[in-house]
Amino acid sequence: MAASTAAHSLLLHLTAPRKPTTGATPLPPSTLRLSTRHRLSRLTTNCSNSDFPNPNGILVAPPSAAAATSSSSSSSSPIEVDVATEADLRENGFRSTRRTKLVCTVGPATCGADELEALAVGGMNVARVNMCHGDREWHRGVIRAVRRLNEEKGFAVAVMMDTEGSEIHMGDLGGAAAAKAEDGEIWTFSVRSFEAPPPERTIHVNYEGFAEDVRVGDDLLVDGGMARFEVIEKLGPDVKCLCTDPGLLLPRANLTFWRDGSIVRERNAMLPTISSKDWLDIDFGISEGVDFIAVSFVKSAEVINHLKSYIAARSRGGDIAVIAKIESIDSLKNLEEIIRASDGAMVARGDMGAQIPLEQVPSIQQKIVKLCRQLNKPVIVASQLLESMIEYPTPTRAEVADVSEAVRQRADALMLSGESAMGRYPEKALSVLRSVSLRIEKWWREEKRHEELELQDVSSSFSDKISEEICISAAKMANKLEVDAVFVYTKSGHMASLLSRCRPDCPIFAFTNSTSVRRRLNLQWGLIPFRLSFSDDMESNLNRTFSLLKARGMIQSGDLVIALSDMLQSIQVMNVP
Ligand SMILES: Nc1ncnc2c1ncn2[C@@H]1O[C@H](COP(=O)(O)OP(=O)(O)OP(=O)(O)O)[C@@H](O)[C@H]1O
Ligand SMILES: CC(=O)C(=O)O
Repeated sequence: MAASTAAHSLLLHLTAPRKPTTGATPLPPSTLRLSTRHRLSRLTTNCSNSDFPNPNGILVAPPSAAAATSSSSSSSSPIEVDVATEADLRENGFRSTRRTKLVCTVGPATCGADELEALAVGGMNVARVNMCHGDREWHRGVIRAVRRLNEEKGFAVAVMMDTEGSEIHMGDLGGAAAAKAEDGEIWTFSVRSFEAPPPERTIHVNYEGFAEDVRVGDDLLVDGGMARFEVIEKLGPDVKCLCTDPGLLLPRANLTFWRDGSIVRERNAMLPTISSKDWLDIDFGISEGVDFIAVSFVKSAEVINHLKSYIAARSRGGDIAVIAKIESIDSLKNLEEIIRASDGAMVARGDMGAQIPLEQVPSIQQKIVKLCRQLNKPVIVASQLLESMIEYPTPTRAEVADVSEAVRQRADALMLSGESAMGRYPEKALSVLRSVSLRIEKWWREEKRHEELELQDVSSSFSDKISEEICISAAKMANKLEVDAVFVYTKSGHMASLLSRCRPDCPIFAFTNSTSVRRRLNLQWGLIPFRLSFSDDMESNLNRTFSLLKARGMIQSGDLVIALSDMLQSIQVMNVP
């Protein structure tokens, strides 16, 4: 076997390091409660007062300078870290930075440059655009605005494009933001297209077979039960329905119909997962260079494999990650093969809750989060985390408990949907996710709740297996020695991802020389991704990164760190000189 070759040698340097002198910084409630606007001004003030020495004769840009730089100057900077992350490191001390990543859906409430910047400052790691809503020009504007923010202001926000998928949904409501259905009203659901706004109480349905498939007596659920109707009459393309549970109808809301207590999936179950419109959107996403494509209503691994080959053939290098949205009965049946085939998964609780009984959603969420971690795939918990904040400035206690549970399960990321897309308090909702994540993560560490999760082997090649074992050992060592951070030097991002999977107590500083790998790592638990041109000489990488981070006040002499590299497959424990 190849175990004896130089490429597979495992270096272990234990150099009698000193015990760490810095502990976790407590988080005063006032810090946790800072509004994003407040943080924005604090950040600017902090940055402009910072003094950044020049350790190597190279300009080390402070965040304020990064904020003012142009795209060309930022790409020539010797080290790039997200300015919001850097502010977080300074504010909380690096042991207490946030580990759970935050995804925000961008919609009419947040598509402006100022609003996007406020979200980035507030901790948005990934901006999601949902191709179900808006047109491509609108999405192009958002994607480019995020890129500009990264280039000009020093953020590393990744972009996720979410496909519409082929499931049944309502039309656009003729431009209205919402419509209210009251108890006892008769509404018409029609497969006819309407040029002008449809007649009053008439809703267009996107699925041609709808009028044929439903039967009188069926229940029609909007958005998994936000409103409910009973089918009372069929008139050609029109289906007359009686509202039995009043509620708000939002544009393009999902529709399911139920008969004798079960969801009806007749011909619509045969629709392709990726529709012809989705393929055009995917081409658009590739040409705009999005970082992730989330695929709606995945039924099998086949579609993921097909999409990955398609992307690889068209995106030169294929560095767009494919996220499988787990939201249908079929995706649950084929869960493991779908997750194995994907680069990550989303627990899409909105549509999932319309397809299976609601009481099953929490246990399924836990199962998916655990499986993703076993298989080393980042997982996002999505939908209705802070639904009440679409309208109100504070969350319900139950919502805070739900967010806490997802953080406690150690999901990689939490996602805002309507809260950030069209809610009244997007920044406040993001700050709630941020403060709850920080608090629960800290509680976890204080309680020393090292979980006993036995990680199964995930690697197929011997070389990957070595990386996997190094990461498992490094994480165990990090917890036992209570080190301040793990440094990982990774070209492809794979070793950083394997380390994130182990969920060590300390933060993980991940250095990569690729801008797109760095953005992708921004979705993964605990990783603080940096872009840095580095060499195969570990000693020189270590010295450079120590100097650069010390110069930025992110680490200090005496900090105890473990350093890993996927170039040499090495592991070292040392004090920062
Ligand atoms: N680009 C957009 N333009 C207009 N409204 C949007 C946009 N993106 C999101 N929204 C609004 O925010 C709500 C929540 O967003 P979200 O992306 O979760 O949509 P959704 O309709 O629930 O679809 P999905 O099931 O794919 O999540 C939407 O129902 C819509 O009202
Ligand atoms: C996010 C999404 O698509 C859902 O929860 O259904």
